[in-house]
Amino acid sequence: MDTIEQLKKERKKLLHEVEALLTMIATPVLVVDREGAVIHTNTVAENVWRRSPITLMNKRLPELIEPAKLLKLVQQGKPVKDFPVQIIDAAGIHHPYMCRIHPLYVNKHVERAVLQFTQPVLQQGSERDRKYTTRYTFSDIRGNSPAITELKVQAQQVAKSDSTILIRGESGTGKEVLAQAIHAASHRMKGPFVALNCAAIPESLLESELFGYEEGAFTGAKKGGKPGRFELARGGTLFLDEIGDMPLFLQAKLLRVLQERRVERIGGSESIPVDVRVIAATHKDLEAMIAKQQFREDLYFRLNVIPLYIPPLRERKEDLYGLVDFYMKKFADRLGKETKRLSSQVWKKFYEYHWPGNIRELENIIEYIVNLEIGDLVTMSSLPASLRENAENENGTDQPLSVWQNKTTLDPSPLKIEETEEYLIQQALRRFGTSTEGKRKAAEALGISLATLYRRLQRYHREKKFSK
Ligand SMILES: Nc1ncnc2c1ncn2[C@@H]1O[C@H](COP(=O)(O)OP(=O)(O)OP(=O)(O)O)[C@@H](O)[C@H]1O
Repeated sequence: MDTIEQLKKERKKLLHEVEALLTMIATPVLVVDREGAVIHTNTVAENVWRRSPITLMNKRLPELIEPAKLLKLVQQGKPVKDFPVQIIDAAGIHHPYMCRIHPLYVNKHVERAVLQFTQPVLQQGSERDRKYTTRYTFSDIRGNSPAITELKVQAQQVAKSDSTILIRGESGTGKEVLAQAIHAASHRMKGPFVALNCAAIPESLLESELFGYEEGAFTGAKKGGKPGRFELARGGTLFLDEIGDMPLFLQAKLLRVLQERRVERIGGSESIPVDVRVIAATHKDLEAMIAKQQFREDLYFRLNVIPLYIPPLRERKEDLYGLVDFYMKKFADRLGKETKRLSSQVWKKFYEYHWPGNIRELENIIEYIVNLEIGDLVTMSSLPASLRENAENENGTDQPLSVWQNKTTLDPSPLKIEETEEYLIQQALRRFGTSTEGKRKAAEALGISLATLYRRLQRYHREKKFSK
């Protein structure tokens, strides 16, 4: 009895060890019996097949992988290296992989096999993949404001699916950055991220850019034809920027491709299956365009399966401090210069300004400042004229800041860190309220603990700056 218990314990320990080892392997792994039934999997395999471990373990090889010959190879018990297969995920999408079979023998009989899958080398290093890679992940999306935090959580969730996404937001808010981050967090991360700006390409060329063409399709068509962006994005993500600028006749064609998941090159007769996730983006008011019959309503519904909205910078000024700090360090580093401090007046302008160009504008201004400023203090005179003029003409779309309002003269000394903190805390409390729950949310949005928020409030209270 004791020995049986002991054996059971040993077996359990061994199982845990096997599971731990499998999770540490960065490629999909399946352990199968000689009938091809799955016995163990690892997390990467679950992600690639997009199935839970239980579902995977209820399947046999022919349901999960093509060609069926793989099972024969397992049963023959020959070690195999680099056998090309297609992994079939839960949605029926095929992913090319190379399979390595490591047979396991008991008394000279094949009992089981460990199958390891790697991405085909050709695809990994192909020109297409090098050209169409992403630069951004979710960690590159700066900002702790509630709006951005919520957006990131939402986007991370939808990254896992293949549904079409429509990103809305003003120019420069980071629509492409978000689209790239979604791709990089999706199961398509190893596939290409192909972007097409519908506003930047002349109407006459847009169709062939999107769908490609066959040789001789029109005068000037390249020999051998050319694949369109849909084809180039196969196995990956197609980012259609400025979708609101797509002409109506192409909207109809795009709708068809999205419905049928197949494209036909211009001048071609073959219909090519395209396994592509589409993310579209626009700063335009598509609903108003639909009302004016400038945008097809059916395409709108097809695209707007998952709507994501990036608020403009002026609506999340809590993010300004972190963004300035980030870009200051980035450009100082890149240009081999020291980071600069902003005077209180400059901070005031930054918080009051309505940032029509959003983060792109802020990024450009900081680059300008780091380039031109000689001293380490940035004063009003160091700002680009456009910002100074704009700021002077502003009626102020935001509430005036009491911290600065209370001052009769603005002192050009650098804004003290306490003042900036105080401003951010005020803003956050204005937004969430001063109840305990409000304070908790404010602390979370500011990225500080509740205890720190209380300590700061006590300090401001002592200084009679907060009216409570
Ligand atoms: N949250 C963010 N954190 C850091 N940088 C950001 C963020 N959002 C945007 N950026 C930066 O702002 C710039 C503009 O971003 P992006 O091109 O994605 O904007 P967009 O909304 O697609 O603009 P457009 O509509 O004009 O194409 C980029 O240089 C990007 O690095």
